[in-house]
Amino acid sequence: MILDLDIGNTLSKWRLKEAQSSEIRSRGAVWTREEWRPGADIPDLDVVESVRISSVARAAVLDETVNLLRHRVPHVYVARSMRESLGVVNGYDEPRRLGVDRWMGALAGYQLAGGCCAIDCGSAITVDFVLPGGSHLGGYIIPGLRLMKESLKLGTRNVTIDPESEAEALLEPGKRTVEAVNHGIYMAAVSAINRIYSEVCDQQGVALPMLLTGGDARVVSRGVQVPHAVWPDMVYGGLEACFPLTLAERAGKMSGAPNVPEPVSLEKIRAGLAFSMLL
Ligand SMILES: Nc1ncnc2c1ncn2[C@@H]1O[C@H](COP(=O)(O)OP(=O)(O)O)[C@@H](O)[C@H]1O
Ligand SMILES: CC(C)(COP(=O)(O)O)[C@@H](O)C(=O)NCCC(=O)O
Ligand SMILES: [K+]
Repeated sequence: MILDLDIGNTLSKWRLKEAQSSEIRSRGAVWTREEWRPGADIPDLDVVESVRISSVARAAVLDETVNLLRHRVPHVYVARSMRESLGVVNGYDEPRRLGVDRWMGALAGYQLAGGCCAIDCGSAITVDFVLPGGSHLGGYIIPGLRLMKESLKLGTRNVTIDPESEAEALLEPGKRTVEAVNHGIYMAAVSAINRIYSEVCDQQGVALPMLLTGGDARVVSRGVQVPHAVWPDMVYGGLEACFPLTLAERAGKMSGAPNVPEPVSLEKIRAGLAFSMLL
C-alpha cells in the first residue's frame, strides 16, 4: 500500500492507495498537529510500503512525521518546490519558497491539462497559473473563507457557510450579521477568483482551463462563473506525478483526475472584463 499525506495548515489529509491495482482503499483527515498516531489518525503502517508527503505546516510537523515514518516504512518521499519539474518552470524568484501544495497543484494541473489555472481553497485560497509551454507565472494568495471570517471577530466565528448552500443565496445581501459576514466573504472569494482569472488570461493572451481543489472547493465552485473542474485529489496528483510508483502512475495517470474543462474563448473573457470595468 501507498500512503499519501497532504498536510495543510488546518487539516492533514491522508489516502491509502493499492500499489498493484491503483485503487484508493480509504481516506481521511485530522487536524494538523505534530504527532500522528498510526492506527488512530492514520492507517496502521504495517501494510504501507511507501509514503509520499506534501506539507506546508510548520517544519516541526514534517520533521516529526518523517521521523516516525522512517522507522516503520521502507520508502518515504517528501515533495519539495523546485526550480523545474516535469516540464514546469517555477515562477518564484526563490522557487523553494513557493508552498509545496501549490507546486503539486501546478504540476498536476499541467500534467492533466497543459496550461492551467490551479486554485486551492483551503486555509488560504491560492491561485496559480501555468502557461501551455510550462512556464509557471507565480500566483495570488488570499485568506481562505474560514480565515476571513475569524479575522472579523464579530462573534460569527463558529457559524460556517453551509457547504450545501446555493451560490445565488450566498451572493445576496445579508440581513443578519452572520449572513452579512458569510455572504461578504463568499463574494470576496469568488469575485477575486473570477477577476484574477480574467486579468491573467487577458494579459497572457490565452484562455486556460481552471481546476479547483481544497476543503472549500465545492462551495466556491458554485459561485465561479468560469468553466472549471473540481479535483479534490489535485495535490495527491502532484505527488503521483513526482513519485510515480504504480503502473498507472508511471503511464502518467493520476487517480480521480477530472475531464479537462473547456475554457471559454479569450474574446469572451475579455468582453466580460471590459463589461465589469464599465460598471
Ligand atoms: N470538515 C471540515 N473541517 C474543517 N474544515 C473544513 C471542513 N470542511 C470544509 N472545511 C473548510 O476547509 C478548509 C480547510 O481546507 P483544506 O483544503 O484541508 O485546508 P488546508 O490544506 O489549509 O489544511 C477550512 O478552512 C474550512 O473553511
Ligand atoms: C499559501 C499557503 C499558506 C497555503 O496553504 P494551505 O491553505 O493549503 O494550508 C502555503 O502554500 C504556504 O505556506 N506557502 C508558502 C508561501 C508561498 O507560497 O509563497
Ligand atoms: K490552500
